[in-house]
Amino acid sequence: MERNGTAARVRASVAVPVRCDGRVHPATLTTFHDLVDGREHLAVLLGPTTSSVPLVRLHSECLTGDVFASERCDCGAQLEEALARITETGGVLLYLRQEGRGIGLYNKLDAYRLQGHGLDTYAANRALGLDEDARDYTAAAQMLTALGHHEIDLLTNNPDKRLQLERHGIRVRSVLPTGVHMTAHNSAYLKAKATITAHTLSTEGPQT
Ligand SMILES: Nc1nc2c(ncn2[C@@H]2O[C@H](COP(=O)(O)OP(=O)(O)OP(=O)(O)O)[C@@H](O)[C@H]2O)c(=O)[nH]1
Ligand SMILES: [Zn+2]
Repeated sequence: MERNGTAARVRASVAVPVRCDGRVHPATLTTFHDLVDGREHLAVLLGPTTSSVPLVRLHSECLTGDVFASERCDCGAQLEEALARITETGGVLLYLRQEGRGIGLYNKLDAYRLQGHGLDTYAANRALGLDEDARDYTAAAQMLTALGHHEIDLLTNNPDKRLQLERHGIRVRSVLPTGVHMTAHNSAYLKAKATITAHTLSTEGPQT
């Protein structure tokens, strides 16, 4: 697949039951050869396979939110929401090893400390000499192509995900917003996403 630089291949798939919305659902975990960044990204295939256009979520790893249910961000709630919606509709969650928007866990925690001194989430990255958002979705496009998905519906509020996927030859039929998962601890973070990086989330409107 030239437009993605290199072609990736499915390495292996394994069936795993996952708990979601209080019930257990069958899922398939798929691994890959030759992903462009050499990271161990994972595809989680869920729900019915009847639709030719799958619902896809690109989820960037967030150890604090995904595993420890940190309320500093919306990642844990978004992960749960995405798994539930994909289970219903049929599609794929790509679990991308892009902790801290690609700067890594330790750097993210350093950025949190700076945010404690008044910097927003993007300024804190810059103050550390790092990109505001270091994520590249080439590997995600490679994974979708290896799975045979050239056209998708994309679950996101982040316009950069659509742009990057389309640049790599994935047709995005529609973009579906995620819910707004606001807590007492993440409102400044969500507002920064909406105002600084044009995430299409309304921090005034209905919240979930
Ligand atoms: N550097 C940094 N990364 C963060 C911070 N809070 C969350 N993250 C990371 O941000 C990533 C999630 O990105 P978000 O900006 O929440 O959302 P998004 O993926 O851009 O957009 P959506 O698809 O709409 O969810 C995960 O990798 C988190 O670890 C922070 O304060 N600093
Ligand atoms: Zn998070």
